[in-house]
Amino acid sequence: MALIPLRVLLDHAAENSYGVAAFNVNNMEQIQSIMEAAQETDSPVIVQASRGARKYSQDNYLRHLMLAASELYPNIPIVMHQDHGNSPETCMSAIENGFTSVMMDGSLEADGKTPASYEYNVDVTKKVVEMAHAKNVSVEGELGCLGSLESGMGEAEDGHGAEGELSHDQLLTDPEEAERFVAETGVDALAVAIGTSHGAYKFTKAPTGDVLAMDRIEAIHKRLPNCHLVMHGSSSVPQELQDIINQYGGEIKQTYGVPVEEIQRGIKSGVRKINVDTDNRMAITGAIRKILMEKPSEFDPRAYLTPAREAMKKVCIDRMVAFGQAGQASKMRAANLV
Ligand SMILES: O=C(CO)COP(=O)(O)O
Ligand SMILES: O=C[C@H](O)COP(=O)(O)O
Ligand SMILES: [Zn+2]
Ligand SMILES: [Zn+2]
Repeated sequence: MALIPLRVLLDHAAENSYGVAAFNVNNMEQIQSIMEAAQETDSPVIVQASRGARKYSQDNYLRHLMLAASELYPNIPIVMHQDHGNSPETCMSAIENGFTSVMMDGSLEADGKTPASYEYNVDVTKKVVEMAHAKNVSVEGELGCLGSLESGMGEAEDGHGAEGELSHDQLLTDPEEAERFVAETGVDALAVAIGTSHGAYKFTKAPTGDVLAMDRIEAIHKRLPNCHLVMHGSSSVPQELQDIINQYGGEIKQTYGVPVEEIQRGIKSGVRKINVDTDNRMAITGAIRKILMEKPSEFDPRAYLTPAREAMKKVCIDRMVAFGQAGQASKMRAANLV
């Protein structure tokens, strides 16, 4: 099946009240994990690549890997999405490389670090919507900066994200502004800031409503009942994945992620796309550490990449079931959407 635009998938998700995980990829094994999980659970999927991922994997490899995925799994609707595009140029080059959806993250300036003005954000996002829609490609925008309501800091941890201290106003998307932003830009989906951040270190204890503002999602959904909302930084950072890494020589400090039940609450209030990268990274790392510690004489990459692929696949299946996308691929086909 040819890749489909994000909008088609999220419209179906809204009509049928489910959410869709958007998993980040950098290589063949990660794409294989997602596709096997999709096949086993009959799930439509969103595969996304950051700018760093595109640089690491190279656009030509990535394009052909996605083509292979669509050939191998003709029954699975697949969206190929640019994660955190920093400029219209980045989004355009993604479109030229076969992506069916792009994120123009105009909440930050093109350096990916400096919080941008509302006007700048509208300007670049609108530009991307115009050129993307002309090519049947969907657009995700972002309003508000990801970062911690616990520390008040932006999240430059993994090279993308606001640097330094941010005000509460910057860390929480304003519902009234969100309504204006969607009307002015015409985005297909909107990423909102509610206290989540990328990476493993999101919360120092199990999050409560003051640091993970799910009520903000509900307030935004009230104003924008027909807009597809996106949650970034939504790995759950399960204890067992922290433990396995540490058991086999890793050093992950105790940390807490976004509980799956909170995401399920969000899905009831318009959240349709849920970004998950860290959990898969941790699953892969734990599996590789285990093999290399247990079998120090091993040096065939397949010996550790096969269990790594399995470990990521398990995370993907868990999220696909929890978010409700499992079982929806055949329904999309039955509805002639793909
Ligand atoms: O938001 C993400 C990618 O855009 C990923 O978030 P995590 O780091 O929580 O997996
Ligand atoms: O934006 C965050 C995603 O987890 C991708 O991370 P990355 O930029 O290190 O590829
Ligand atoms: Zn962002
Ligand atoms: Zn993100």
